[in-house]
Amino acid sequence: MEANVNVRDFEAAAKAVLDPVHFDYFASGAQDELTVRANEAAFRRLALVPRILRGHKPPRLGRTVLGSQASMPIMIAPTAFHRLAHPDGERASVRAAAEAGVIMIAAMLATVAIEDMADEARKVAEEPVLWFQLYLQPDLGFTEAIVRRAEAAGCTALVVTVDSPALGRNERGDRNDFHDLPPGIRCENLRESGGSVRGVVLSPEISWRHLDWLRGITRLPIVLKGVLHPADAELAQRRGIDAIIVSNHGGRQLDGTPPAVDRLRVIADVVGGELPLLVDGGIRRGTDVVKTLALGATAAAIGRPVLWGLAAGGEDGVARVLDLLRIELLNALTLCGCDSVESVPRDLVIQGAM
Ligand SMILES: Cc1cc2nc3c(=O)[nH]c(=O)nc-3n(C[C@H](O)[C@H](O)[C@H](O)COP(=O)(O)O)c2cc1C
Ligand SMILES: CC(C)CC(=O)C(=O)O
Repeated sequence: MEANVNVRDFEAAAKAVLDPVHFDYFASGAQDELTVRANEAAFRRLALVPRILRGHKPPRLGRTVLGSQASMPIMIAPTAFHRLAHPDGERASVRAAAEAGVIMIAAMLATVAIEDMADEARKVAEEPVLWFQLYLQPDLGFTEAIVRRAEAAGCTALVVTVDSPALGRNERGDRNDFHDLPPGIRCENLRESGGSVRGVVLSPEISWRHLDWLRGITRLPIVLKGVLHPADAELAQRRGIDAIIVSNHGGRQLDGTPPAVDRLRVIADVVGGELPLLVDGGIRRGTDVVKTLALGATAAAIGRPVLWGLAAGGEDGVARVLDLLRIELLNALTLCGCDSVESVPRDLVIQGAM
């Protein structure tokens, strides 16, 4: 594990150990994967302009996100099927997150039940922070039951994925004929309905009305994941949504959507300061995180890097990925002349290709 000195090394290590079909599932995006590549490329078009001689102590990385205390402004984005990466699956990732004081968003399509994830997290931390990601199902009875499970397990926010009125067209998956989970692995949050991923409905009929309904049945903060248009961010704010995640689902839904970090800037101009903004997509470096903070994010989330760490080394692999990003973030903030994650100025970032 120590031989991997950055997130990219973990990608290579994951590729070396994973079944190529499963590696493809994690790595791939929709159609031509334009957006997958654009997410990362966008960070290369943002340059950091550090300040000098600021005479401060080492930067403080802690951040409060929706009332939850996090050790750093890096969160774990919800990703499905961790047991495809490692036999311990989400048990390993949630332990690494809890140990590191990192907020983890558990996927509805997890291969370990949310109750078991919460138990696992509490073995290593007193107050682990676990949020729950939801695909709103047209069957509201089913949706309510799963919300109750998340609440009972101690999740402190609901993350509703809103960029999925249909499943994106994944051609690597089609070529590999990867459409269901192997025997012995199932979606443990869906076990009442058989645990098959085919039971999940991604419906274009889901609308703001469903969000109003959700608001009415739970007191948990509601986060919308997958917002790219500033008008939707404004609607979310008016509807009493508690935070949004600016995201194009890691390029896995609509190919041709713009890089998430570019939309962060646009959305921050409209609702920044009023609605907490999170972002995910293409974050691979501590410097990437600093760029998102400068552009108005409260925190940034990582998807694939966690899966790479998990594949390469289970809990230790995820722990190392989080640790590397923490070290990089600390180093980047110090070099930028910032004394905390709260004090990253907007003018730290300029447009500039490299
Ligand atoms: C393998 C994989 C599975 C994912 N599963 C989900 C999911 O079940 N629900 C969801 O809202 N987002 C899901 N996502 C999207 C992530 O939450 C996140 O938006 C994306 O991975 C961020 O980009 P990054 O991988 O470049 O960090 C998934 C992403 C990947 C790579
Ligand atoms: C099975 C999918 C709906 C899970 C997902 O969101 C993804 O793979 O991006």
